[in-house]
Amino acid sequence: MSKAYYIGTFIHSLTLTSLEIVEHGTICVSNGIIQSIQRMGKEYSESDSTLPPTTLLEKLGHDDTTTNPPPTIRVIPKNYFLFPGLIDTHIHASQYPNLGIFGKTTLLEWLNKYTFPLEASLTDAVKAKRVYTQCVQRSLQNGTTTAAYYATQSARSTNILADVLISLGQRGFVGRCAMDSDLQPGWYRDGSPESAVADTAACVAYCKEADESGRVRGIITPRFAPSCSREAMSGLGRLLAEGEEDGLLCQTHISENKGEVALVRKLFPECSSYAQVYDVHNLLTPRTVLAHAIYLTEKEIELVKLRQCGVSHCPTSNMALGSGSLWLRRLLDEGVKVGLGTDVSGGYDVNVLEAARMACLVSRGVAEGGKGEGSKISVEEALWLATRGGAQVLGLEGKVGAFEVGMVWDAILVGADEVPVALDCDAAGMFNGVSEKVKKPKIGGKVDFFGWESWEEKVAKWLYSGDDRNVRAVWVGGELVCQK
Ligand SMILES: Nc1nc2[nH]cnc2c(=O)[nH]1
Ligand SMILES: [Zn+2]
Repeated sequence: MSKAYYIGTFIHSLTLTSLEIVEHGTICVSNGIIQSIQRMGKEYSESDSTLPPTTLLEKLGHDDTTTNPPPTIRVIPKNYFLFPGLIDTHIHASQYPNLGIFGKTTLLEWLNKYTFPLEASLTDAVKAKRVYTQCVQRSLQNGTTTAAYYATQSARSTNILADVLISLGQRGFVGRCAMDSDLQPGWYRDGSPESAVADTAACVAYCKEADESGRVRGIITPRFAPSCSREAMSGLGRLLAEGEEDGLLCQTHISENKGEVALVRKLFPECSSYAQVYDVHNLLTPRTVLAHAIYLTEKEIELVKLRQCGVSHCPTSNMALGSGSLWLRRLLDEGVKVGLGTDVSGGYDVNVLEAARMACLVSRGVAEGGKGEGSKISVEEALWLATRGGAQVLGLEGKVGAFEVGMVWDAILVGADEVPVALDCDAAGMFNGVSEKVKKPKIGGKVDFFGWESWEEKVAKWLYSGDDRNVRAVWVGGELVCQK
């Protein structure tokens, strides 16, 4: 039995529009599960962290000195805070080497020119392992504790991604891209609808066997309607129904780009909408994650709501590929579950925080474009989407995304260093012979705290200019998986 105490400031979302900020808290984690939360700890000083663990615990009012082995204690320094791990509801690990490489292309050209060739090349197992390892490490370093991944069409390459996730300790869903349509290039497609379904089932089974803990799970992944035959989608719909008891999820893309929507209309004339194409194949369920959803009609939103699907909002990608601007407020007002996705490499950044700030910025464009002031997304809302919202979309509500007793310890330590008080210097701007110009911050990052900010202001500064350098530690299921 392992026990850990985290003593200091913690922050998480209470509701869509509010954060709870606890300055002097203590969270006790036992075997990876939050056992107790104390919100009014006695104040401590940083020097207390040098006290023997049992003495410190007693000083803070805990008499828990009997555990064997003794509990670990982590005192959170000034200007640092604990935050729930970020949740990426949509990312293509196989596209990671193409970050930033998209030119001026839009979706359909981008897929054929940059994306399919790279993904197809990952049948090379050595290359696949290198790409996936780098992607998952970067994702963890940026504070993502749970991610829903697309791998490639190859089952072998998909299983390598599962192995990488298991070995690096990130919680995640691993999807093999099912894509048997004649529209796919001959060198990158499933051989038949039957093999598309069988290979998907094999990948889901692989994860179940490789990771009994359920931290890494397979996910049914019809790439998008233009990539799939009707037979393949029906077969995947059957797999999804069979996996209901296991909580098996499904992910796909929908209504990302106007050309794509027109193509779907042409390919599936029997359906009245893009959403209906998935619905007739039983792919719209409460366990389905729909990425983008920019051009859904009122009727389609009704259907998505009725089926209780989640939406992955991917604003970084939507801007990079010129796909368009989602009217996020409408989905939130309708009560649709929404989380954030980086959509690497349509999106150019593996950091969910970039998607969160993009969600804020895009919402301002949407507001100015005619949808009104109320469409703007706040810092609190963006952080809710990055944590609790993502958890809802991935069926992990009540398990991750916040700090509550009984939830799993998926957390990050966020911090920035305070700008030092200016010291006297000579007329040439020299202090102790060292020019101010060459002085470097202690650890780095571009978030500067001056010491007068409120916690709300510190959080806003982190959201808008934080990056991986501000993520100083990452835990998944109570296990420390990244430390800087
Ligand atoms: N953004 C994005 N959209 C898609 N639609 C089908 N495949 C993809 C993909 O890989 N990325
Ligand atoms: Zn995508």
